[in-house]
Amino acid sequence: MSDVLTNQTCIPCSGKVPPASDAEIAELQPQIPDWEIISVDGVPQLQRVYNFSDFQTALGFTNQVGALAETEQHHPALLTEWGKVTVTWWTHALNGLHRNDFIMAAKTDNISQGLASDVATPSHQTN
Ligand SMILES: C[C@H](O)[C@H](O)[C@H]1CNC2=NC(N)=NC(=O)C2=N1
Repeated sequence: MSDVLTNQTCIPCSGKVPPASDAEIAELQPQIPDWEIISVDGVPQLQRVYNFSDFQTALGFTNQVGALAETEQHHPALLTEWGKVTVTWWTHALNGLHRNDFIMAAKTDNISQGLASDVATPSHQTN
């Protein structure tokens, strides 16, 4: 399905691009059901906490999300702790949410499920 969020790529955003409308958010949010919309200083943001068994695994996930961000040129806030990573997406240029944030949230979910195809495979991995 071509309109699945994980098949889409981020578009470059500037202050001239409108934020996601309420109707667009209502369409996109059900596609990332584990994400909350929070408000930080009046700026809506998508946030999810991922749990891991230790710090090293949490850090590995953080690095994969960072690599995705560089590929897409859309960047999250990442808080890495022992056994958990808090990922927050919003569009700085808009002080709000854009479809890009929903695409990145869906791709972050894929990484957590080992499904990411556009993130470099560590060279020591043989399968
Ligand atoms: C030029 C470059 O694409 C922009 O500065 C990008 C970089 N990454 C970004 N990431 C996020 N989350 N929001 C932005 O507005 C943003 N802008």
